[in-house]
Amino acid sequence: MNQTKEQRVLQYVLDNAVRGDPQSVIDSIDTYCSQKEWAMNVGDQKGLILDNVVKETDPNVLLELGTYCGYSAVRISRLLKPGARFFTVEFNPAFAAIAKQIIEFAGVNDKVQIIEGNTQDIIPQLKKKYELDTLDFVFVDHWKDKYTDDTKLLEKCNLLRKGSVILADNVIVPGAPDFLKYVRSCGRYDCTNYPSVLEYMTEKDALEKAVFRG
Ligand SMILES: O=C(NC/C=C/[C@H]1O[C@@H](n2cnc3c(NCCO)ncnc32)[C@H](O)[C@@H]1O)c1cc(-c2ccc(F)cc2)cc(O)c1O
Ligand SMILES: [Mg+2]
Repeated sequence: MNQTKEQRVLQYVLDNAVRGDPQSVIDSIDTYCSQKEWAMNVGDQKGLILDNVVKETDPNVLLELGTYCGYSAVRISRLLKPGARFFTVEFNPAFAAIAKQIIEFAGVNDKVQIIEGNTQDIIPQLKKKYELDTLDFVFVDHWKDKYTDDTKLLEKCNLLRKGSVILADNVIVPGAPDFLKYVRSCGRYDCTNYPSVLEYMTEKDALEKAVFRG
């Protein structure tokens, strides 16, 4: 049975990274995806911006929309303090299975919980089923045309409080124009754009930070 690209990424991590060392897992994925096969991980340049925003936010409760292989889940959870709770949502079972193995290999599985399902079903369950109040940090990196719907759903479910940080990948490539328009013009967010480059390439991309005003 032919392997998928995501299975090859996992295999490369298992063969080249150091078990329990999140940085070596991140470096292995970046090496594989820059030298062998491109994949849609946030990558090492935008990853440094992600690191800095997580550090400045110092979050206790986090959510990620779109786990994929778990690269950003490992990247984020390696920075979290003991007791922090990080939920990442993925509806493709094959990707969720890969991410689970990468997260476990990195040794961060005690910090992050993969929730298999559609963000539109999971977000309304977070308060009751996952016993959380509000979110300190949300990383948005799933289908680009769903960023706005899910941001509005987070608001509707009272999961945002004054100061909650939403950080969105790919606001230039592939682009999330309606999301940018919404957060920049609805009056409920303070927005900051972080120019960078598309993962493993040279074309321009950017992250957008939208801080909820409450
Ligand atoms: O398309 C990109 N990302 C999508 C990620 C999707 C992941 O998230 C999962 N997912 C999606 N919607 C939902 C959902 N709910 C939403 C539906 O209700 N609920 C749960 N999980 C969901 C998928 O199963 C995947 O695991 C991208 C492209 C380029 C790119 C740039 C340049 C190019 F030339 C080509 C590609 C660069 C990037 O950094 C990118 O992130
Ligand atoms: Mg992305």
